[in-house]
Amino acid sequence: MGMTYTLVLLRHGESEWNAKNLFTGWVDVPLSEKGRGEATRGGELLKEAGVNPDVVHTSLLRRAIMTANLALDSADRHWIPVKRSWRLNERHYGDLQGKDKKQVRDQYGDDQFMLWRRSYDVPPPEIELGSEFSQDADVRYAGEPIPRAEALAQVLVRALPYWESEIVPDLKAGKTVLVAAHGNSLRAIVKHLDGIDDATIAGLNIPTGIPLVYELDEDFTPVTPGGTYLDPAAAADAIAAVANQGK
Ligand SMILES: O=C(O)[C@@H](CO)OP(=O)(O)O
Repeated sequence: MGMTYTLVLLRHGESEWNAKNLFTGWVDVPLSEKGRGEATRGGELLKEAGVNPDVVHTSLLRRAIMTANLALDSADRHWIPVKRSWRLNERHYGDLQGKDKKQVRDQYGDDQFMLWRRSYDVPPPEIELGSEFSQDADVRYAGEPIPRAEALAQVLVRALPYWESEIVPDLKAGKTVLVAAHGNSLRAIVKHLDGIDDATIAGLNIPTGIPLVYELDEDFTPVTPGGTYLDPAAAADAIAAVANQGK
């Protein structure tokens, strides 16, 4: 086999709102103590596997930024260059941001809850500008076309230009690229890489803090479809936990 590219996707460790079962989206909540431990462990897994990132891309949210910092510190790769973009942010959860997942499920029913959480193209209701959990006045997004709610389809539309213009060139330069981001922004990248159809992507969940390594061929097709989790047993348990949230 010829040259392959190495991409590592890392969902942030558990956040305080993951622990409380609240819809988070663009709300900038910190990692929980457990989440910080997961991030550190993620870096150890990278080191043990001999996967050494040369550059890291993160969102503008502290749970992804802190996860990258902690993982790279424990991997002894804390010194590598970093690039950040709102285009890697979590899916904007609209008016659901700050709401309890179980309460929303009880109020709207299982079907609507799952459409909002996992359908490809049904966005949640839009957030009201100026409301408590809106980001419209946040200086980090000044001048950017930021959303008021997103379905996964819209995440792909805003994440793919960043993938093409910033991440692909790093991979083509032979760098091992770490992307530290979020459950739904990483689902968008995985959908693109693995060519997952709009219906099937609903069933795909990404666990917190476990590096997912993709070897990509010259055409950026995954050598192993779905990539490889560095701790497959822990990943399987954590995937089931994400799928069952709100129950
Ligand atoms: O609340 C969120 O922003 C996301 C990720 O934590 O949740 P879900 O898995 O329900 O899409």
